[in-house]
Amino acid sequence: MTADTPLLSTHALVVRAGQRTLVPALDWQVLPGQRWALLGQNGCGKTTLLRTLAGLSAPAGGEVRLLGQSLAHIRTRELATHRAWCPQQHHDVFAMSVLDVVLAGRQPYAGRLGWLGPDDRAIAAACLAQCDAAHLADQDVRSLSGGERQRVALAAALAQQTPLLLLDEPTAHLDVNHQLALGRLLTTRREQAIVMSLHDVNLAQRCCTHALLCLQGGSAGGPRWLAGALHEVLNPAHLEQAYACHMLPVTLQGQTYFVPAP
Ligand SMILES: Nc1ncnc2c1ncn2[C@@H]1O[C@H](COP(=O)(O)OP(=O)(O)OP(=O)(O)O)[C@@H](O)[C@H]1O
Repeated sequence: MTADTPLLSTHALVVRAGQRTLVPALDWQVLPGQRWALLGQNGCGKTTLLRTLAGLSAPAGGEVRLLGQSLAHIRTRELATHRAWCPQQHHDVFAMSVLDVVLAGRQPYAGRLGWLGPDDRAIAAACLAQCDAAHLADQDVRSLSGGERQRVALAAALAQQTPLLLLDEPTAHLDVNHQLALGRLLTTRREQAIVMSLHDVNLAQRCCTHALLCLQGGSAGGPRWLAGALHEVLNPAHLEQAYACHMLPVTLQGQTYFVPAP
């Protein structure tokens, strides 16, 4: 690996679901410090692509590399020190305190007997505080509201302290104040790269540096993924091609936002 090796890269990556090709052949790179918004209409394949990038689903073709190494050759424990994965849904079956859920994010660093130390507890507590969830530490995770559970899941992903964060709709269930707080928190994590699926184009405008947008009507009528700096990708023409919806740019205090045309 050299200094300019991307943190994450895809090479002619093909992703399929059943008979459908969601990602035809994606060549793409993510560098440290970049924050990518994964955008596109419902069912276009954002979650499936993220799961493939996380190593949870095998590609139908091509390759994903993490720190220059093929995902297929990275062991699970090592993978957990390279990338954190925060899914869209959380299924809590057993009684567990919120703090223990976040401490699970420290397991890749546990000693041979699986024990975690005071440093791990301090990191978990700090991540809970960053996600405005410190007051929930002793609560049974099964009793949390949707937004509280989402913030705890984000804290667990942050506690993993990986160079890459993969977040599937991290603002789902969050009220507007917590959405903005999350956006601000993610922009402070300059040493990490972040790839997150979002439905809110304007949140992407606020907190991302780059976008990967799924356009409809590519070659042979299939999808085409457009990658680049945010200002290159997010414009009314591309958004219409992605969402079949006309969006108007509006500038407020020097920042451009997109609103659906009346
Ligand atoms: N095993 C499967 N067989 C057939 N189709 C599948 C299978 N798994 C997923 N799909 C389809 O693949 C598509 C992509 O799903 P995915 O969850 O990745 O979309 P998404 O872009 O994240 O959507 P949303 O914005 O609604 O969360 C969907 O149309 C889904 O129905």
